[in-house]
Amino acid sequence: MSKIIYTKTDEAPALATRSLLPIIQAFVKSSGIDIETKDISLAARILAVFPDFLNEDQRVTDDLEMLGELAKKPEANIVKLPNISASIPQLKAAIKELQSQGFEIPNYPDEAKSDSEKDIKSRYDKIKGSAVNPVLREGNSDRRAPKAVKNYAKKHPHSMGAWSSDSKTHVATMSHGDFAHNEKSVTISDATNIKIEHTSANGTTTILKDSFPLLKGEIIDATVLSKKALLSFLETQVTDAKEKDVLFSLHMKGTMMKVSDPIIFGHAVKVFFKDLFEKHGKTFEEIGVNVNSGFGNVLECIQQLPEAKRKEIEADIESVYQNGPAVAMVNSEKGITNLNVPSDVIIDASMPAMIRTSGRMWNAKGELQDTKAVIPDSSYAGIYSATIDFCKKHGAFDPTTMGTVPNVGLMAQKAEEYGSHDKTFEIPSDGTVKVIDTEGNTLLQHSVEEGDIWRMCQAKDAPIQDWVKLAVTRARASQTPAVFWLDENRAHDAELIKKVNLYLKDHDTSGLDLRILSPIDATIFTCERLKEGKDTISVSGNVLRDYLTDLFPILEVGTSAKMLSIVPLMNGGGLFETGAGGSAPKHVQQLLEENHLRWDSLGEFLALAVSLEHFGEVNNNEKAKILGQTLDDATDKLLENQKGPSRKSGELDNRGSHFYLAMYWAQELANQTKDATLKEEFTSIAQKLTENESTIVNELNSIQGKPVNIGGYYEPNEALVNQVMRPSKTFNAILE
Ligand SMILES: NC(=O)C1=CN([C@@H]2O[C@H](COP(=O)(O)OP(=O)(O)OC[C@H]3O[C@@H](n4cnc5c(N)ncnc54)[C@H](OP(=O)(O)O)[C@@H]3O)[C@@H](O)[C@H]2O)C=CC1
Ligand SMILES: O=C(O)CCC(=O)C(=O)O
Ligand SMILES: [Mg+2]
Repeated sequence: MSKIIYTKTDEAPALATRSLLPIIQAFVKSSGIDIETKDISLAARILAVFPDFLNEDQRVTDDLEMLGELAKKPEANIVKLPNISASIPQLKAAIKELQSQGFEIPNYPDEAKSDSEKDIKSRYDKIKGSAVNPVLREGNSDRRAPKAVKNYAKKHPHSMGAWSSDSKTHVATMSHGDFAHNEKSVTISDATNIKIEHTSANGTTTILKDSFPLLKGEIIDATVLSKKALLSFLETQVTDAKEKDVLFSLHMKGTMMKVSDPIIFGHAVKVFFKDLFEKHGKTFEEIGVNVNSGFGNVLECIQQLPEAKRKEIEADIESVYQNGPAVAMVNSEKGITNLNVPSDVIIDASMPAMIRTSGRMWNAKGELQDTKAVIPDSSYAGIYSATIDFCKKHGAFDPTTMGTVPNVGLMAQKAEEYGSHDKTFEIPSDGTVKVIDTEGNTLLQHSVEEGDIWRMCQAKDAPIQDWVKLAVTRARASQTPAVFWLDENRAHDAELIKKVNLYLKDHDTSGLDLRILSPIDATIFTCERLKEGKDTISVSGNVLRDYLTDLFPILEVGTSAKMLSIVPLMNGGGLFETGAGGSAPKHVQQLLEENHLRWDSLGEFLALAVSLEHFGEVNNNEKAKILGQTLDDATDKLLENQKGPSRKSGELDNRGSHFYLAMYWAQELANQTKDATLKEEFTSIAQKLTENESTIVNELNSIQGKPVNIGGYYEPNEALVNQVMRPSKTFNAILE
């Protein structure tokens, strides 16, 4: 029987699920819709790969693997909430917590020496970083702000920092030696197998990756980031930040680019703290410092040193802060800087948040200050500099009048950079790296030096065809101009442009405004229209999909969590992601301290409505369609009446907004006339909810303001967390 899968994830979205899911289940129960949960939380993903370390009763199924298989089948209908893409510090914290709960899983071996350590490390490395989305995304991405959300933002605009032309904020990016400048690309004419080889200067050849298949029509590209060029770029930027008196901030995607970006992050930490590493490098090596996990790792490791030595190092750290440029802070109260953990500042969310705040970030004093945003690779940095230049020239965007920028993103089957992890290598010695096919032809080749980062990406033909089709479909359905963000001067994009031009011919494009512009030109074109209140679809590759679906939503509607985010799976199923926003760790902290959850579940409401409609279409279930439509109407009403969660304890929070959703949903079901049984069922429920509104809201708000215990962060105690998330007796009784 077909069903809807609702994912159990982590942090704020998972807390919200404990409150929302019982409501959903109660509402769909009578309509023959089965909703099943699958646990893809970081904790569950860890437990799933270590059955051999667990007691029989502690073992869990590998739900992610199961969902990955399901995503390839036509019956897939998955509501996917944001999950943690774990950096190493997060992974270690989760391991520690699980161990404390009696799960005897192994520690993460930083350096694996024995075979068994290597096995453990490789199991953990599959879990780290962005490990869920690439498995489930067997389709391209369709993200947009629903009309009701745009209208709400126009009526109730979020705060938007002013921009002035004398802002010192700017983007710093490499002008040579980076991935962008060294890229080479070819389209594969016939299916083949390839291997990746490194040959050192003295002639020794090492296989970096053994033979693997390529399909006909696949675009492959390879490139290398020069370590020397990177270090010299970073040094210049540290000096320049000091001279210009702006904050030094680094914006990477350490989670999705889980192999390359932590290495780059590590170099940035070492360059920023150059004097410290020159003086104490040897000690750091001895105590096992690994800066790819961030400067936080240094702070943690020095705790094991004798006090005198530790104090000496701490004084030297202080002197770097005194003599170097100011660094952007993640939490100035706690002294957590931008360089502490690679997962604290993630470029897709961090750059738009900065642009929304007048181009400023927090300094150590807790004040906002102009910033140098360091984005080493120049492939996509230009879209942020173009947006910043636009704001300097024209002032900040106005949410009450601005247009919207939906995105159609090439994403399926691990397309482009986000699928490159198994083909990314930190080069062991000077030499060459070659991509060689079965006939021995060298398809791509680079000269490399020790420490360079070399990587190869793939984009398969079928997903590209599907992406072009989706772009045309969206442009037609919304009668909106669509721009392919592709740069003819970039090797990979040049190959992609050929395919776009070819596959556009498969569709009726008459009357549509379709263009191909370089990312910088596309930014300018889109921003100009946006300012005038006009809409423009961005059709982009995978990385720009990620960047643009935070950039424009954050400017337009305050957060990407309010986006409708659909992944039409290539084999006919549907993956309905909830927004583009992540799991917001600070929301959990507020719940624990003040029993207030400010997570806005709007993304979940929107995703569930399309999931229900899809279910209705596929299974000929009229009730499901009605449930979907009425849920959308209820969401509109919720926005209209401003029943979203507030940020302040004591006021309506996530749980309260769920109550209102339930009340409006029941009212809409009671008012509709298409299905008499649903009407009858929900008339009495709507009445009970409406009558008890003030009692329930009071029960939900009066408990706030005190700390709560949920028995764990990554693996909270089910009973405790359910109690916390469902505190209204009256509401629970009606749902029963
Ligand atoms: N699809 C997925 O699974 C994704 C997962 N992630 C993961 O999430 C974690 C945190 O990522 P980060 O880059 O900090 O980005 P987040 O999107 O989690 O947070 C950015 C800010 O956006 C606001 N926000 C996001 N969602 C909501 C919501 N539903 N309701 C209210 N406010 C919201 C919050 O700001 P404020 O409270 O100030 O209003 C939040 O602090 C990482 O582990 C990351 O890898 C990130 C993106 C997508
Ligand atoms: O998978 C992740 O880590 C983040 C995904 C993301 O940011 C996105 O898809 O917008
Ligand atoms: Mg993103």
